[in-house]
Amino acid sequence: MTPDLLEQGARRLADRQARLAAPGQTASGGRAAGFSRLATPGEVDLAHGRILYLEGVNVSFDGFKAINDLSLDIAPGELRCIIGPNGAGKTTLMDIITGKTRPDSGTVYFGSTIDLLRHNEPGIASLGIGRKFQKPTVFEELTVFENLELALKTHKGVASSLFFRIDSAQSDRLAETLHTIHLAGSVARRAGDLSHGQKQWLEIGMLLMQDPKLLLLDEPVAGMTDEETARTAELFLRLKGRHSLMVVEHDMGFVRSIAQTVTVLCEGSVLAQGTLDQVQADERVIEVYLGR
Ligand SMILES: Nc1ncnc2c1ncn2[C@@H]1O[C@H](COP(=O)(O)OP(=O)(O)OP(=O)(O)O)[C@@H](O)[C@H]1O
Repeated sequence: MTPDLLEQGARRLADRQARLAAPGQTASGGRAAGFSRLATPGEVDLAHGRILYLEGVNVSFDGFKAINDLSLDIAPGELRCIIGPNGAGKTTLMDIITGKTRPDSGTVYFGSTIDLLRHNEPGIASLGIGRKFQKPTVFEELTVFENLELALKTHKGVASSLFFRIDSAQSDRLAETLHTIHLAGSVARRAGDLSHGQKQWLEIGMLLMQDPKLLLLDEPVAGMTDEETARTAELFLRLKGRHSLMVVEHDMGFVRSIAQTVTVLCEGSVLAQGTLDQVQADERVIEVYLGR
């Protein structure tokens, strides 16, 4: 795609945003359109108000219980923070959701109808669950634009990528994503020349090109400057609502700036849940953090 097309995409996006700015209008056709909508095969069924649902999940490694009767659910559009001491099971929880680790027992559902334990890792990714690991893994030799374009192609599959051409809806999404991840002014920059924070945003952008319903983010602000951390908080707050986010983070300042509900994991189970102030005042939470 050429910069011309990108500009056209940006213009279409601005037009669309102006149209949606009218009171009562939303991209889905307004509130009334939500009624009498039929479930479509392949869509996540959110009728029960949960995009992710785990119940009674157990995982042992050589007899050691890393996840212990864990139950947890996340609402559509929610931004959930997961905190907990080292070894609490936070990464293992993400590994279970993405199909990297199989639990010994328990239930893991995406929406009301998709049993994630029946799907493998690539299958789960294609259902709309994107994961960002701690270390950025962008293609350093490619430009910001090429990285995002590649993410679109990869999403389409190897065979179709041979004949891949970006259509206007995709160019709109690319322009919108560049704006969302604060990299609209760096389209032609080599990804390897970006700062650590910008690389993290680019990788989040690559996930967004695949239009995930649920995003899992593992320590997204580790190694970022204070300014990058603040801009990442802004980015996540913009993403919530349209996407559901599960953020594992040790940086409590960052958690405070984005959190609605915070879940505290300890020894593979939920120890406490509530606002950050509520969990920080919880004696059991204080004990596990200060007891180390
Ligand atoms: N593949 C594995 N084999 C053996 N033990 C494992 C394996 N993966 C995780 N564990 C153990 O399970 C427990 C939970 O680990 P996990 O990485 O999920 O914790 P965490 O909360 O993400 O910790 P951290 O904050 O340090 O990243 C730890 O005691 C860890 O050593």
